[in-house]
Amino acid sequence: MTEQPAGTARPTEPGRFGKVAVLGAGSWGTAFSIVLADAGNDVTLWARREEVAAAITEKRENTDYLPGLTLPDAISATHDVQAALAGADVVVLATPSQTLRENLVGWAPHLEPDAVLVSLMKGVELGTLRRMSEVIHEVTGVPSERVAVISGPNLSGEIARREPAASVVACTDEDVAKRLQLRVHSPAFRPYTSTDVVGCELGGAYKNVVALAVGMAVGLGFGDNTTASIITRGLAETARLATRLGADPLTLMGLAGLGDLVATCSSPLSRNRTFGEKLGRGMTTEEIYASTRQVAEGAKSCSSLRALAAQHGVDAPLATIVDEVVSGRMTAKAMVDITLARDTKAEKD
Ligand SMILES: NC(=O)C1=CN([C@@H]2O[C@H](COP(=O)(O)OP(=O)(O)OC[C@H]3O[C@@H](n4cnc5c(N)ncnc54)[C@H](OP(=O)(O)O)[C@@H]3O)[C@@H](O)[C@H]2O)C=CC1
Ligand SMILES: O=C(CO)COP(=O)(O)O
Repeated sequence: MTEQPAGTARPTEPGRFGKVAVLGAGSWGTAFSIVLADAGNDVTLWARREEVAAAITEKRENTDYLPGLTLPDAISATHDVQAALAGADVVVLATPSQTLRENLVGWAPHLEPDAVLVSLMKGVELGTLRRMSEVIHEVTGVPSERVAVISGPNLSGEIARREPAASVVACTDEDVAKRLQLRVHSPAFRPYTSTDVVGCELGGAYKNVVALAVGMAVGLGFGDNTTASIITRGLAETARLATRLGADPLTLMGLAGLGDLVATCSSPLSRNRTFGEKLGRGMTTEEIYASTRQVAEGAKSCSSLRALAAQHGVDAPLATIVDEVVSGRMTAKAMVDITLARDTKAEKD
Protein backbone atom coordinates (compact mmCIF):
# COMPACT_ATOMS: atom_id res chain seq x y z
CA MET A 1 0.00 0.00 0.00
CA THR A 2 1.22 3.53 -0.79
CA GLU A 3 2.90 5.14 2.23
CA GLN A 4 1.52 8.41 3.57
CA PRO A 5 3.98 11.34 3.29
CA ALA A 6 4.99 12.52 6.78
CA GLY A 7 3.11 15.35 8.46
CA THR A 8 -0.04 15.31 6.35
CA ALA A 9 -2.90 14.21 8.50
CA ARG A 10 -5.66 15.17 6.12
CA PRO A 11 -4.92 14.28 2.53
CA THR A 12 -7.43 15.87 0.19
CA GLU A 13 -5.54 16.66 -3.00
CA PRO A 14 -6.80 14.65 -5.98
CA GLY A 15 -4.51 11.87 -7.16
CA ARG A 16 -2.35 12.05 -4.05
CA PHE A 17 -2.47 8.32 -3.44
CA GLY A 18 -2.49 5.21 -5.61
CA LYS A 19 -5.37 3.39 -7.19
CA VAL A 20 -8.20 1.86 -5.18
CA ALA A 21 -10.57 -0.67 -6.72
CA VAL A 22 -14.10 -0.69 -5.32
CA LEU A 23 -15.94 -3.87 -6.26
CA GLY A 24 -19.67 -3.31 -6.05
CA ALA A 25 -21.44 -0.20 -7.37
CA GLY A 26 -24.50 -0.31 -5.12
CA SER A 27 -25.33 2.42 -2.61
CA TRP A 28 -22.38 1.91 -0.30
CA GLY A 29 -19.71 1.05 -2.88
CA THR A 30 -20.61 4.21 -4.79
CA ALA A 31 -20.86 6.45 -1.73
CA PHE A 32 -17.59 5.12 -0.35
CA SER A 33 -15.92 5.79 -3.71
CA ILE A 34 -16.75 9.46 -3.12
CA VAL A 35 -15.01 9.31 0.27
CA LEU A 36 -11.98 7.68 -1.34
CA ALA A 37 -11.87 10.22 -4.16
CA ASP A 38 -12.23 13.13 -1.73
CA ALA A 39 -9.39 11.64 0.33
CA GLY A 40 -7.06 11.79 -2.68
CA ASN A 41 -7.29 8.31 -4.22
CA ASP A 42 -7.86 7.37 -7.86
CA VAL A 43 -10.88 5.09 -7.73
CA THR A 44 -12.04 2.46 -10.18
CA LEU A 45 -15.56 1.33 -9.37
CA TRP A 46 -16.62 -2.08 -10.67
CA ALA A 47 -20.30 -2.51 -11.49
CA ARG A 48 -21.91 -5.92 -11.96
CA ARG A 49 -24.18 -4.60 -14.71
CA GLU A 50 -22.56 -3.02 -17.74
CA GLU A 51 -25.25 -0.31 -17.96
CA VAL A 52 -24.46 0.93 -14.45
CA ALA A 53 -20.78 1.35 -15.37
CA ALA A 54 -21.76 3.04 -18.64
CA ALA A 55 -24.11 5.48 -16.89
CA ILE A 56 -21.38 6.43 -14.42
CA THR A 57 -18.90 6.96 -17.25
CA GLU A 58 -21.29 8.95 -19.45
CA LYS A 59 -23.43 10.87 -16.93
CA ARG A 60 -21.03 10.93 -13.92
CA GLU A 61 -23.94 9.53 -11.93
CA ASN A 62 -25.08 6.18 -10.51
CA THR A 63 -28.68 6.57 -11.61
CA ASP A 64 -29.79 3.32 -9.97
CA TYR A 65 -28.40 3.81 -6.48
CA LEU A 66 -27.49 7.49 -5.97
CA PRO A 67 -29.59 9.40 -8.48
CA GLY A 68 -29.03 13.14 -8.80
CA LEU A 69 -25.52 13.08 -7.36
CA THR A 70 -22.53 14.00 -9.53
CA LEU A 71 -19.53 11.77 -8.91
CA PRO A 72 -16.01 13.24 -8.66
CA ASP A 73 -13.71 12.99 -11.71
CA ALA A 74 -11.30 10.78 -9.73
CA ILE A 75 -13.88 7.96 -9.96
CA SER A 76 -13.96 5.89 -13.13
CA ALA A 77 -16.30 2.94 -13.64
CA THR A 78 -15.92 -0.39 -15.38
CA HIS A 79 -17.69 -3.71 -15.79
CA ASP A 80 -14.31 -5.44 -16.33
CA VAL A 81 -13.04 -6.72 -12.98
CA GLN A 82 -9.55 -7.44 -14.30
CA ALA A 83 -9.20 -3.81 -15.41
CA ALA A 84 -10.55 -2.63 -12.05
CA LEU A 85 -8.01 -4.68 -10.07
CA ALA A 86 -4.92 -3.98 -12.21
CA GLY A 87 -2.55 -1.76 -10.24
CA ALA A 88 -4.88 -1.43 -7.22
CA ASP A 89 -2.98 -1.65 -3.91
CA VAL A 90 -6.26 -1.35 -1.98
CA VAL A 91 -9.34 -3.36 -2.95
CA VAL A 92 -12.64 -2.45 -1.31
CA LEU A 93 -15.37 -5.09 -1.34
CA ALA A 94 -18.98 -3.86 -1.32
CA THR A 95 -21.20 -6.69 -2.53
CA PRO A 96 -24.00 -8.42 -0.59
CA SER A 97 -22.50 -10.66 2.11
CA GLN A 98 -24.19 -13.78 0.79
CA THR A 99 -22.64 -13.46 -2.70
CA LEU A 100 -19.13 -12.48 -1.62
CA ARG A 101 -17.71 -16.00 -1.68
CA GLU A 102 -18.77 -16.75 -5.26
CA ASN A 103 -17.67 -13.26 -6.34
CA LEU A 104 -14.21 -13.69 -4.83
CA VAL A 105 -13.61 -17.01 -6.55
CA GLY A 106 -13.67 -15.20 -9.88
CA TRP A 107 -11.82 -12.12 -8.66
CA ALA A 108 -8.97 -13.66 -6.64
CA PRO A 109 -6.70 -14.53 -9.61
CA HIS A 110 -6.65 -10.86 -10.68
CA LEU A 111 -5.61 -9.36 -7.32
CA GLU A 112 -2.23 -7.58 -7.13
CA PRO A 113 0.13 -9.70 -4.95
CA ASP A 114 0.34 -7.28 -1.98
CA ALA A 115 -3.09 -5.69 -2.18
CA VAL A 116 -4.92 -4.89 1.06
CA LEU A 117 -8.51 -6.13 0.96
CA VAL A 118 -11.16 -4.10 2.76
CA SER A 119 -14.64 -5.34 3.64
CA LEU A 120 -17.49 -2.82 3.78
CA MET A 121 -20.05 -5.58 4.26
CA LYS A 122 -22.22 -6.13 7.32
CA GLY A 123 -23.33 -9.73 7.34
CA VAL A 124 -22.44 -13.28 8.37
CA GLU A 125 -22.41 -16.02 5.76
CA LEU A 126 -25.29 -18.49 5.88
CA GLY A 127 -24.21 -22.11 6.35
CA THR A 128 -20.53 -21.52 7.16
CA LEU A 129 -21.34 -18.79 9.76
CA ARG A 130 -18.16 -17.00 8.67
CA ARG A 131 -17.61 -13.25 9.05
CA MET A 132 -16.74 -11.45 5.82
CA SER A 133 -13.05 -11.05 6.67
CA GLU A 134 -12.92 -14.82 7.23
CA VAL A 135 -14.52 -15.48 3.84
CA ILE A 136 -12.02 -13.13 2.19
CA HIS A 137 -9.06 -14.85 3.83
CA GLU A 138 -10.42 -18.31 3.05
CA VAL A 139 -11.12 -17.71 -0.63
CA THR A 140 -8.19 -15.48 -1.61
CA GLY A 141 -5.52 -16.84 0.74
CA VAL A 142 -4.61 -13.24 1.62
CA PRO A 143 -3.31 -13.28 5.22
CA SER A 144 -5.65 -11.75 7.80
CA GLU A 145 -3.02 -9.04 8.46
CA ARG A 146 -3.90 -7.68 5.02
CA VAL A 147 -7.68 -7.98 5.40
CA ALA A 148 -9.40 -4.97 6.93
CA VAL A 149 -12.94 -3.91 7.79
CA ILE A 150 -14.53 -0.47 7.71
CA SER A 151 -17.68 -0.18 9.79
CA GLY A 152 -19.62 2.55 11.58
CA PRO A 153 -22.73 4.73 11.43
CA ASN A 154 -22.45 5.34 7.70
CA LEU A 155 -25.81 5.52 5.92
CA SER A 156 -24.77 5.78 2.30
CA GLY A 157 -27.06 8.64 1.24
CA GLU A 158 -25.69 10.90 3.98
CA ILE A 159 -22.08 9.95 3.24
CA ALA A 160 -22.62 10.59 -0.49
CA ARG A 161 -23.91 14.07 0.35
CA ARG A 162 -20.71 14.59 2.34
CA GLU A 163 -22.50 15.00 5.68
CA PRO A 164 -19.92 14.62 8.49
CA ALA A 165 -19.51 11.09 9.84
CA ALA A 166 -17.01 8.87 11.60
CA SER A 167 -16.17 5.20 11.21
CA VAL A 168 -13.74 2.49 12.30
CA VAL A 169 -10.94 0.99 10.19
CA ALA A 170 -10.11 -2.35 11.77
CA CYS A 171 -7.26 -4.70 10.96
CA THR A 172 -5.33 -7.14 13.13
CA ASP A 173 -2.18 -5.41 11.87
CA GLU A 174 -2.35 -1.93 13.38
CA ASP A 175 0.09 -0.48 10.81
CA VAL A 176 -2.17 -1.56 7.98
CA ALA A 177 -5.15 -0.01 9.78
CA LYS A 178 -3.22 3.25 10.19
CA ARG A 179 -2.19 3.36 6.53
CA LEU A 180 -5.75 2.69 5.46
CA GLN A 181 -7.03 5.32 7.86
CA LEU A 182 -5.01 7.93 5.97
CA ARG A 183 -6.27 6.65 2.63
CA VAL A 184 -9.93 7.10 3.67
CA HIS A 185 -9.70 10.31 5.68
CA SER A 186 -11.65 12.88 3.69
CA PRO A 187 -12.83 16.33 4.82
CA ALA A 188 -16.24 14.85 5.75
CA PHE A 189 -15.26 11.32 6.80
CA ARG A 190 -13.27 10.76 9.99
CA PRO A 191 -11.87 7.24 10.46
CA TYR A 192 -10.59 5.77 13.74
CA THR A 193 -8.36 2.69 13.88
CA SER A 194 -8.93 -0.55 15.75
CA THR A 195 -7.40 -4.01 15.83
CA ASP A 196 -10.72 -5.56 16.88
CA VAL A 197 -11.94 -7.02 13.60
CA VAL A 198 -14.31 -9.46 15.33
CA GLY A 199 -16.03 -6.72 17.34
CA CYS A 200 -16.40 -4.42 14.34
CA GLU A 201 -17.80 -7.12 12.09
CA LEU A 202 -20.24 -8.53 14.61
CA GLY A 203 -21.35 -5.03 15.64
CA GLY A 204 -22.09 -4.26 11.98
CA ALA A 205 -23.93 -7.50 11.27
CA TYR A 206 -25.94 -7.59 14.50
CA LYS A 207 -27.20 -4.01 14.30
CA ASN A 208 -29.03 -4.95 11.09
CA VAL A 209 -30.96 -7.64 12.97
CA VAL A 210 -31.77 -5.22 15.79
CA ALA A 211 -32.91 -2.63 13.19
CA LEU A 212 -35.29 -5.24 11.76
CA ALA A 213 -36.81 -5.73 15.23
CA VAL A 214 -37.05 -1.96 15.76
CA GLY A 215 -38.69 -1.59 12.35
CA MET A 216 -41.23 -4.25 13.26
CA ALA A 217 -42.08 -2.38 16.46
CA VAL A 218 -42.49 0.87 14.50
CA GLY A 219 -44.64 -0.91 11.93
CA LEU A 220 -46.84 -2.20 14.73
CA GLY A 221 -47.33 1.39 15.90
CA PHE A 222 -45.15 1.36 19.03
CA GLY A 223 -43.14 4.38 20.18
CA ASP A 224 -39.79 5.33 21.64
CA ASN A 225 -39.93 3.28 24.86
CA THR A 226 -40.29 0.13 22.80
CA THR A 227 -37.59 1.00 20.30
CA ALA A 228 -35.14 2.13 23.01
CA SER A 229 -35.73 -1.13 24.89
CA ILE A 230 -35.04 -3.18 21.74
CA ILE A 231 -31.92 -1.16 20.90
CA THR A 232 -30.52 -1.54 24.41
CA ARG A 233 -31.25 -5.25 24.72
CA GLY A 234 -29.98 -5.68 21.17
CA LEU A 235 -26.68 -4.14 22.18
CA ALA A 236 -26.50 -6.46 25.20
CA GLU A 237 -27.10 -9.46 22.90
CA THR A 238 -24.50 -8.25 20.41
CA ALA A 239 -21.93 -7.78 23.16
CA ARG A 240 -22.71 -11.21 24.64
CA LEU A 241 -21.90 -13.00 21.39
CA ALA A 242 -19.07 -10.74 20.24
CA THR A 243 -17.17 -10.94 23.54
CA ARG A 244 -17.61 -14.72 23.59
CA LEU A 245 -15.89 -14.72 20.20
CA GLY A 246 -13.03 -12.56 21.47
CA ALA A 247 -14.19 -9.00 20.81
CA ASP A 248 -13.26 -6.10 23.08
CA PRO A 249 -16.45 -4.94 24.88
CA LEU A 250 -15.37 -1.32 24.27
CA THR A 251 -15.69 -1.87 20.51
CA LEU A 252 -19.39 -2.54 21.03
CA MET A 253 -19.67 0.80 22.87
CA GLY A 254 -17.96 2.55 19.94
CA LEU A 255 -18.82 3.67 16.41
CA ALA A 256 -19.00 0.15 14.94
CA GLY A 257 -21.28 -0.97 17.79
CA LEU A 258 -23.52 1.53 19.53
CA GLY A 259 -22.89 4.23 16.90
CA ASP A 260 -24.08 2.13 13.99
CA LEU A 261 -26.90 0.64 16.05
CA VAL A 262 -28.27 4.10 16.85
CA ALA A 263 -27.93 5.36 13.26
CA THR A 264 -29.52 2.32 11.67
CA CYS A 265 -32.31 1.86 14.18
CA SER A 266 -33.26 5.55 14.14
CA SER A 267 -33.09 6.24 10.43
CA PRO A 268 -35.89 5.86 7.91
CA LEU A 269 -33.04 5.59 5.36
CA SER A 270 -32.07 2.18 6.77
CA ARG A 271 -33.09 -0.69 4.51
CA ASN A 272 -33.13 -3.08 7.48
CA ARG A 273 -35.37 -0.88 9.59
CA THR A 274 -37.65 -0.30 6.60
CA PHE A 275 -37.77 -4.05 5.93
CA GLY A 276 -38.81 -4.61 9.55
CA GLU A 277 -41.41 -1.85 9.37
CA LYS A 278 -43.01 -3.56 6.38
CA LEU A 279 -43.06 -6.87 8.28
CA GLY A 280 -44.67 -5.06 11.21
CA ARG A 281 -47.37 -3.74 8.90
CA GLY A 282 -48.13 -7.27 7.76
CA MET A 283 -46.22 -7.67 4.48
CA THR A 284 -44.54 -11.02 3.90
CA THR A 285 -40.80 -11.41 3.34
CA GLU A 286 -41.46 -12.45 -0.28
CA GLU A 287 -43.57 -9.33 -0.89
CA ILE A 288 -40.83 -7.14 0.57
CA TYR A 289 -38.10 -8.77 -1.54
CA ALA A 290 -40.25 -8.21 -4.62
CA SER A 291 -40.62 -4.50 -3.77
CA THR A 292 -36.90 -3.56 -3.79
CA ARG A 293 -33.57 -4.59 -5.31
CA GLN A 294 -31.62 -3.22 -2.33
CA VAL A 295 -30.01 -5.55 0.15
CA ALA A 296 -31.22 -5.77 3.78
CA GLU A 297 -28.46 -7.91 5.24
CA GLY A 298 -30.22 -8.61 8.53
CA ALA A 299 -32.94 -10.60 6.77
CA LYS A 300 -30.32 -13.30 6.07
CA SER A 301 -27.88 -12.70 8.92
CA CYS A 302 -30.60 -13.12 11.56
CA SER A 303 -30.40 -16.80 10.73
CA SER A 304 -26.59 -17.05 10.66
CA LEU A 305 -26.19 -14.99 13.85
CA ARG A 306 -28.80 -17.12 15.58
CA ALA A 307 -26.89 -20.24 14.56
CA LEU A 308 -23.54 -18.71 15.53
CA ALA A 309 -24.91 -17.84 18.97
CA ALA A 310 -26.29 -21.37 19.38
CA GLN A 311 -22.95 -22.84 18.31
CA HIS A 312 -21.25 -20.89 21.11
CA GLY A 313 -23.95 -21.43 23.74
CA VAL A 314 -24.95 -17.75 23.78
CA ASP A 315 -28.53 -16.68 24.46
CA ALA A 316 -29.79 -14.70 21.43
CA PRO A 317 -33.54 -14.05 21.81
CA LEU A 318 -33.64 -11.12 19.37
CA ALA A 319 -31.87 -12.91 16.53
CA THR A 320 -34.11 -15.91 17.18
CA ILE A 321 -37.43 -14.10 17.00
CA VAL A 322 -36.36 -11.90 14.08
CA ASP A 323 -35.39 -15.06 12.21
CA GLU A 324 -38.77 -16.60 13.07
CA VAL A 325 -40.65 -13.56 11.72
CA VAL A 326 -38.51 -13.14 8.58
CA SER A 327 -38.94 -16.83 7.78
CA GLY A 328 -42.72 -16.49 8.14
CA ARG A 329 -43.03 -18.88 11.08
CA MET A 330 -44.21 -16.12 13.44
CA THR A 331 -45.95 -12.75 13.10
CA ALA A 332 -44.32 -9.52 14.29
CA LYS A 333 -47.08 -9.11 16.89
CA ALA A 334 -46.40 -12.59 18.26
CA MET A 335 -42.72 -11.67 18.41
CA VAL A 336 -43.46 -8.82 20.81
CA ASP A 337 -45.70 -10.96 23.02
CA ILE A 338 -43.17 -13.80 23.19
CA THR A 339 -40.28 -11.44 23.92
CA LEU A 340 -42.10 -9.88 26.86
CA ALA A 341 -43.34 -13.20 28.23
CA ARG A 342 -39.90 -14.83 28.47
CA ASP A 343 -38.59 -15.73 31.92
CA THR A 344 -37.38 -12.63 33.71
CA LYS A 345 -33.71 -12.25 34.63
CA ALA A 346 -31.05 -9.78 35.79
CA GLU A 347 -30.18 -7.05 33.28
CA LYS A 348 -26.49 -7.98 33.28
CA ASP A 349 -27.14 -11.67 32.37
N1 LIG B 1 -25.92 1.30 2.05
C1 LIG B 1 -25.39 1.61 3.22
O1 LIG B 1 -25.72 2.65 3.82
C2 LIG B 1 -24.34 0.74 3.83
C3 LIG B 1 -24.18 -0.58 3.44
N2 LIG B 1 -23.25 -1.36 4.03
C4 LIG B 1 -23.04 -2.74 3.61
O2 LIG B 1 -22.46 -2.76 2.31
C5 LIG B 1 -22.82 -3.96 1.63
C6 LIG B 1 -23.34 -3.59 0.26
O3 LIG B 1 -24.53 -2.88 0.47
P1 LIG B 1 -25.10 -1.75 -0.49
O4 LIG B 1 -24.11 -1.21 -1.43
O5 LIG B 1 -25.79 -0.79 0.39
O6 LIG B 1 -26.20 -2.61 -1.26
P2 LIG B 1 -27.16 -2.17 -2.44
O7 LIG B 1 -28.39 -2.97 -2.27
O8 LIG B 1 -27.27 -0.71 -2.52
O9 LIG B 1 -26.36 -2.69 -3.72
C7 LIG B 1 -26.04 -4.04 -3.86
C8 LIG B 1 -24.90 -4.15 -4.82
O10 LIG B 1 -24.50 -5.52 -4.90
C9 LIG B 1 -24.60 -5.95 -6.24
N3 LIG B 1 -24.96 -7.33 -6.33
C10 LIG B 1 -26.17 -7.91 -6.19
N4 LIG B 1 -26.08 -9.23 -6.38
C11 LIG B 1 -24.78 -9.49 -6.65
C12 LIG B 1 -24.05 -10.66 -6.96
N5 LIG B 1 -24.63 -11.85 -7.03
N6 LIG B 1 -22.73 -10.54 -7.19
C13 LIG B 1 -22.11 -9.35 -7.14
N7 LIG B 1 -22.75 -8.22 -6.86
C14 LIG B 1 -24.06 -8.29 -6.62
C15 LIG B 1 -25.65 -5.04 -6.85
O11 LIG B 1 -25.50 -5.06 -8.27
P3 LIG B 1 -26.78 -4.89 -9.23
O12 LIG B 1 -27.12 -3.44 -9.17
O13 LIG B 1 -26.28 -5.32 -10.54
O14 LIG B 1 -27.87 -5.77 -8.68
C16 LIG B 1 -25.28 -3.73 -6.24
O15 LIG B 1 -24.16 -3.16 -6.85
C17 LIG B 1 -23.85 -4.66 2.53
O16 LIG B 1 -23.21 -5.66 3.27
C18 LIG B 1 -24.32 -3.56 3.47
O17 LIG B 1 -24.75 -4.06 4.73
C19 LIG B 1 -22.43 -0.89 5.01
C20 LIG B 1 -22.52 0.42 5.41
C21 LIG B 1 -23.49 1.33 4.86
O1 LIG C 1 -25.03 -0.01 7.61
C1 LIG C 1 -25.70 0.97 7.42
C2 LIG C 1 -25.49 2.24 8.12
O2 LIG C 1 -24.29 2.22 8.85
C3 LIG C 1 -26.83 0.91 6.45
O3 LIG C 1 -27.89 0.28 7.01
P1 LIG C 1 -28.99 -0.42 6.09
O4 LIG C 1 -28.30 -1.51 5.33
O5 LIG C 1 -30.04 -0.88 7.02
O6 LIG C 1 -29.50 0.65 5.16
